[in-house]
Amino acid sequence: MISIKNVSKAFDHPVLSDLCLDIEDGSVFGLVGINGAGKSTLLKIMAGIMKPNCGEVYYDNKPIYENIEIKNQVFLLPDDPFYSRNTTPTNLIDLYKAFYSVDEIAYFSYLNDFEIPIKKSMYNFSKGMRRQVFCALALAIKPKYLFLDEAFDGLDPLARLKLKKELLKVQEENNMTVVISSHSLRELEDICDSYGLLDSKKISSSGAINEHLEEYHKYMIAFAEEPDEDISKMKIFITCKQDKRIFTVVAKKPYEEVVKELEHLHPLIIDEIPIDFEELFIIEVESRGYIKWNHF
Ligand SMILES: Nc1ncnc2c1ncn2[C@@H]1O[C@H](COP(=O)(O)OP(=O)(O)OP(=O)(O)O)[C@@H](O)[C@H]1O
Repeated sequence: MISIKNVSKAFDHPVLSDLCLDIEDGSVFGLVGINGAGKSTLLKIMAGIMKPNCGEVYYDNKPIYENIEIKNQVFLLPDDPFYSRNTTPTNLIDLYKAFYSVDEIAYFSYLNDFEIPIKKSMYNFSKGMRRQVFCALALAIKPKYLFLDEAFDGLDPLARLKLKKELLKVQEENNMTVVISSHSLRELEDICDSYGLLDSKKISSSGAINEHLEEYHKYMIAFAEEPDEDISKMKIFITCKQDKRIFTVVAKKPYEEVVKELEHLHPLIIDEIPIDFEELFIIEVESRGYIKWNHF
């Protein structure tokens, strides 16, 4: 298990403060948070390449910082991985082979699937092509702990689909622990079993994605005529969007309670409709006062 204990980090301002989090072995964990929340900083501290000002990250009770044995089992793919004018996909793995055992057959097979020219300088590749190469490398390394910082962002839908499928396959075969930060929450919902929301320098909410989704319910309510009462002011609803006689609301209450609450207004229809992780993220972030928009 990865245990982050009371980690704080400040640059010219505090970014992480007394942050605690446990990540179970073999889980696929989605790290979410608004821009500048500190996700990349936390991933670097977790990977043992950045020292926190206070606190420590433990892998099965052993601290990672300056612990070569554990660091060899961890691979962090940053959002801007290093490459030079001379880097080609072929000599890139020579560099990584010095630190990790790389499955070369898998690596070149991924590159072949993506039709990547393996002997050309990556300097002239598109951003997406470079991303494909680095994702292929991460999968071919098959580390025990894999951290992906916005790894799939910037890839075309086909490449994303292929890499997500491969990631889940490699993860399952090797019981890897994967931590992914991404702004594509629909993607995280597809592949992650658990999540942590980084907010106000701490993990403010975490747990199983399915359980979190089950807590919230989204309803579409239609009236014959626009009701006199202001539905958006009803305490039961966390969010409310109105389009003439139709309201889309989110509540933490089950269907029966919502029906009872609205009974006196005689709605024509109350339908429960699916809610996704991205909507929940917006609700949580909005409830903390960062953004305000009519998102449903
Ligand atoms: N090396 C550094 N020196 C100074 N400030 C830094 C450094 N690295 C990060 N920061 C600051 O720390 C804060 C968190 O940055 P970080 O990149 O960790 O956030 P993030 O959640 O990954 O953001 P994004 O989603 O936009 O990529 C930002 O205010 C950033 O400017």
